[in-house]
Amino acid sequence: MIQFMDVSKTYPNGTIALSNIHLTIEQGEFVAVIGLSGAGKSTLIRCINRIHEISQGTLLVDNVDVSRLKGRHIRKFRRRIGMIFQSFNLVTRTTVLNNVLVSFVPELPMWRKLTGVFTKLQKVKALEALDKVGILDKAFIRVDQLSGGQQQRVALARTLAQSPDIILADEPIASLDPVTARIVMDDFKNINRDLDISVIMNIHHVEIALEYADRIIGIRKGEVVFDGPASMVTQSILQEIYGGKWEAEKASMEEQAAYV
Ligand SMILES: Nc1ncnc2c1ncn2[C@@H]1O[C@H](COP(=O)(O)OP(=O)(O)OP(=O)(O)O)[C@@H](O)[C@H]1O
Repeated sequence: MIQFMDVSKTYPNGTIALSNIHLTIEQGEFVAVIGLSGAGKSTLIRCINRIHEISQGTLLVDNVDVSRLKGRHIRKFRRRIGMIFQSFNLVTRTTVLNNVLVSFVPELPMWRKLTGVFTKLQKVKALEALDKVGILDKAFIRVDQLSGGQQQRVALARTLAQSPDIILADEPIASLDPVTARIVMDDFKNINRDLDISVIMNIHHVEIALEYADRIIGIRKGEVVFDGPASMVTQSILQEIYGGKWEAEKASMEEQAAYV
């Protein structure tokens, strides 16, 4: 369970990115965070695994106060939280399998780190993770020979191999075409449902957010202006989240969808 208790975040330059956030996210939820560019979506997600430090309030993950973690405790804590980025963050000049095996590096003793020797069990786990996202057949192919969608699935497999409780996804489909975006979203949905892994995703595509997520959190200027089931999101709620800019956002999304 993730709990934001009166959490605020002000960046050193004085920008207030989050103001007095109160949220509880139960284990196994699929949450989409939506809002205009600059609303605070990335900041919200990145405070959970402490890429960003909160400035005020308390943030608990399974009753652990995230701000108090130090040293090896923070590294251990981060192992339970997978992170997926828009840009995949893969080593493209090596194989898919090697990229997934990287997730085990923090667990290896020093001699194995230096020699790059992974155990049989780790290799099996990596291959299972690739199977889960439907690209087992690509295991021995170099990453730079894969499409963007396939690369994002490698990133997802790498995260899965670390057996996380939570996956944070920061714009995971932003650089994918609409058809590929749906394939990747299907993977997120399957992982969430079958493995009971919480998914908290920051996403610009409202239509896809409403289709896949169970819960929508709408952020505007650092504040939560909507929090409820995707089925309750109406046009007027979207107006509230996006302000007067909703019509323009909608038009740009429709334009993107027309490329399919
Ligand atoms: N490292 C930083 N230093 C200073 N200000 C920042 C920093 N990162 C983000 N901000 C500011 O904090 C606010 C929230 O940014 P954030 O990236 O969380 O928004 P976002 O909703 O994720 O936007 P986008 O959809 O464009 O990624 C913005 O005003 C942004 O300019």
